[in-house]
Amino acid sequence: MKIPFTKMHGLGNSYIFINIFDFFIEEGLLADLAIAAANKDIGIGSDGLILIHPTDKADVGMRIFNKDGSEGKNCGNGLRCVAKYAYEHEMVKDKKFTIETKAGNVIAEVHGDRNYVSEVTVDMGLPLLKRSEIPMAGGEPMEQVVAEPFTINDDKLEVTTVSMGNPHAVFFVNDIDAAPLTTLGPVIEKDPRFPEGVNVEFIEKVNEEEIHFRVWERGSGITQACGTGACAAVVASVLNGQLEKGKEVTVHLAGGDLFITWSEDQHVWMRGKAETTIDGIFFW
Ligand SMILES: N[C@@H](CCC[C@H](N)C(=O)O)C(=O)O
Repeated sequence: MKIPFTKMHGLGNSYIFINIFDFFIEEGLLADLAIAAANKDIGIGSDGLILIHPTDKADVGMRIFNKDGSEGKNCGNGLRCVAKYAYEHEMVKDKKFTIETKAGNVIAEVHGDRNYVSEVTVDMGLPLLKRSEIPMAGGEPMEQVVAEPFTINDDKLEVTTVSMGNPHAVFFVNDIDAAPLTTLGPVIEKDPRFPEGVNVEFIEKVNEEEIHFRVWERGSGITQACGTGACAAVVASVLNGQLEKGKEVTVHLAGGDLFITWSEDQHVWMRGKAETTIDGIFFW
């Protein structure tokens, strides 16, 4: 198969984008295609695959597949890239438009012009905070999980959980460079307390307006950035009394900065860059 693709990234969190408005791929091939395209040795190399698809529920639709072929329901960096792609390719009329995800619709606004969109703001909607909505086993299904004792191997941690349409387990650390990303990330991702797996974030508060952030993504491992994870980290920080609601927070990720606000009306706003790196044909 010869598959036209565009490689894009949000702060180094890279995906292979396939515009299926005018290209057909069988549903049963998608997981294998994601694995193959993400492979840096015999494919293109990325953190996963994103389909930009037609929908009657929004202006454009997005589906995201992780590096291991599993499908996620949401992707913050992917949304900014899809918004940039859709506007630059004149798939939408206005600078503000809707994108459908498996977790619901969001509203994106591009900054720039048809030749070059430099930044995108996305209203990521409401965070889901009940244990059953994460989902996380144990405890009271209707209650929030905030600084709950969480023992893993011999480590005694405290977890705060947030769903941005996809599940996040957030842990505060004193030194981001010493965060146990490679050791505990993969173990927590597959811990049975998270029946659908979980994205694992370690964060260090810098001051009232900044946090450091590192992520182990469900289905993809370490990535340079995670948009939904940055949103979850700010929400978790507010829930723990570390940051104030309604204030924009700069989240320092390995690949650059995102600007996140959990506003008083409960919506989470994300602003940040999106870049295109390659247009090509994938021989598969
Ligand atoms: N990189 C993404 C999240 C991608 C999906 C995630 N790994 C999951 O399985 O939920 C982002 O920028 O939000």
